[in-house]
Amino acid sequence: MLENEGVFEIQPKIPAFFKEELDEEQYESVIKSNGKSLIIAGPGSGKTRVITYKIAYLIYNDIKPENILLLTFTRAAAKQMIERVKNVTNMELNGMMAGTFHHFCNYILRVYASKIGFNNNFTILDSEDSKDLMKIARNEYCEKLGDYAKKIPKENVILKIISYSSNTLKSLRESILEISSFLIEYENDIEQIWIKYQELKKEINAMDYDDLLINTAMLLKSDKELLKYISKRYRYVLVDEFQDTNKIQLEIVEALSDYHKNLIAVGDDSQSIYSFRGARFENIKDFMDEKNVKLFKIQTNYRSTPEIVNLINDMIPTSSVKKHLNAKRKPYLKPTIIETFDDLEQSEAVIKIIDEKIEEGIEYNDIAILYRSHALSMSLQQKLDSKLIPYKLLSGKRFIETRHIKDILSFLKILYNPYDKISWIRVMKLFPGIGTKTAVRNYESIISNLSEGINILDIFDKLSNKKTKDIYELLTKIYKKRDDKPQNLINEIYENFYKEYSNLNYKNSRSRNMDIERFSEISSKYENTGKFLEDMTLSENIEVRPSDKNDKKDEITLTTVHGSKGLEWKVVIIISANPGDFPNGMAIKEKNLDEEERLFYVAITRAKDELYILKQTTGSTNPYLRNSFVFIKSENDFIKKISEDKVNKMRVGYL
Ligand SMILES: Nc1ncnc2c1ncn2[C@@H]1O[C@H](COP(=O)(O)OP(=O)(O)OP(=O)(O)O)[C@@H](O)[C@H]1O
Repeated sequence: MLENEGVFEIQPKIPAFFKEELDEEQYESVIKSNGKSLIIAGPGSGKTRVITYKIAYLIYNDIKPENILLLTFTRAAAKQMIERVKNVTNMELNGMMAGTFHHFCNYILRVYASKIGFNNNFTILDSEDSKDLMKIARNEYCEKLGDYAKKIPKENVILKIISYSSNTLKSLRESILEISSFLIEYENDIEQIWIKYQELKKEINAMDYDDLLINTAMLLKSDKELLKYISKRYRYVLVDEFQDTNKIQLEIVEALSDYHKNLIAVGDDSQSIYSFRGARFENIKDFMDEKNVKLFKIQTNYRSTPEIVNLINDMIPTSSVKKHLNAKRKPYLKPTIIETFDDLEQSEAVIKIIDEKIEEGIEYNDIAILYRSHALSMSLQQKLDSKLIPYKLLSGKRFIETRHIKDILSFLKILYNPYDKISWIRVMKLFPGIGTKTAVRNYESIISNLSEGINILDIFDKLSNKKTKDIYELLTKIYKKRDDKPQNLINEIYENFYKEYSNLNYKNSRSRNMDIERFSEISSKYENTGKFLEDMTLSENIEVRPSDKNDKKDEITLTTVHGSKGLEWKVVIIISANPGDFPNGMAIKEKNLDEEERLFYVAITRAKDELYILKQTTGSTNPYLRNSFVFIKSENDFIKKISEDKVNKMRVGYL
């Protein structure tokens, strides 16, 4: 197949079933998008279907899978799309690159890290590790500053600022002014600590999540040969959830499509909800304004009832690209707004809805409760507990960031990258009588011995004394097996040490031990520790339920709106839609309501059949803790913006 700047020169091959499977707008976007194209997809309009068919279309037109790059927001989304393409085309997609930006960047850096002063076996720091390392950087900087040091922002605050700066490509000064202006007097301190943090990462051969993006962008920018080589490979670059990309990600995709100039971005500007992480919803608008960009819109909503779609059209965020969704489904029920006095009554009302739905034959799995922040769900959680209603929290701590799993991972990390200071310290401190000081001293001895070329087993032997004997004995045992499958290593660590440690140290050791056993089971799919570590650190969420019990538990989902992105349920219940709760009080104060509108939009668009929105007449979930008066009087009540005819209204409780 000949190609000239993305346009097929001879008649493209289009399988007949494309016309049956796609609506007109979807069909146009699949067939005609090439060169630089932007597909604006309304909620529930079949974004996944369009990307799937676009890839299938490319394959049918003889573009090889290895010449296509698909970047998605989560790993699960990439997997799902690949599976669907396989189903549509009946072909294997060997060699096709599909994953998140972080995955892709990791893939590049594993080959080219040495060009920027790292070894290819660098460790990826997860957010907890980054915090630990930043703490070390901060302590080193603060050492001689006396009392002043106490005032310097803590490690997590510094991390938030520098991460914002990295992702938005804004200067440190600008970043502080935008997200924490009251800290501007510490600009120099933050800068110095940042420099230290960078040095430490180099020393221990580690990169944090942001580095994966920044270093890749830097590589592509600074090495023209490499840029040509890599971008020549990707004849088509497809980006999903384009509204949540940030400046650096935009730079990366522009670079990757530099050679063939086929960049196809799909997204919904109205659903951009990650500005706090540097996402630029303007990426869509800027892209639209570029010359020669083809624009497509898909606006038929297949997910929700016409009554819900009516409400969605009413609530399109103010600063969105113009759009109007068309409903496809049969009429059903209008969304319901329920007013209660306070959050206790709210919980009662939610339980009542749930009971009714279960009575009607709906499963718990089909029900979700959404809120702006986790704290708003606390009293409801208690109520669900007391009524024995099964539920799961979606946006809790990541499995691999729980203490016990991180401990096990740290053992593996030091086997893989012996310079990984954070993991060394973590491992050593698990042993009785070892504190940070001893751990650091041991780490330093190990590193200096390594630099003299001494074999690591001899180093363990040399450093072993009364206090550290147990550590080095265990490390020797597992080091000798370091080329085994990661599962063998995990079992070794668990059986020889961690099981006992867990039993002695955790109240809930039983469930933690089960987690570790599950973790070992997950690792059984891997032959190689390096690959296993990469996948674990880069996966958003790991299903921790044992795979042999393939009983999908029937339980309600509780999640923040952020956690609900891309998901859908038959019944969606949004709680605490009060000014101050949702929209969030801080956003009201800072007059930063655009993103709150988009969050509300994401929330209502998750519902397929029934939508309930609850609010309190007191104006805020907890009327006694907040100055609700200000909020009631404010203009920031989402409910007030909804036209009366679009919803049913109810008041329940003692009103
Ligand atoms: N042409 C079509 N005909 C019938 N059903 C369709 C069509 N296109 C999409 N759908 C269905 O619409 C539903 C929503 O599609 P999808 O999950 O891809 O939405 P989305 O655009 O990713 O939504 P969001 O951005 O809101 O998460 C799916 O169940 C999908 O099968």
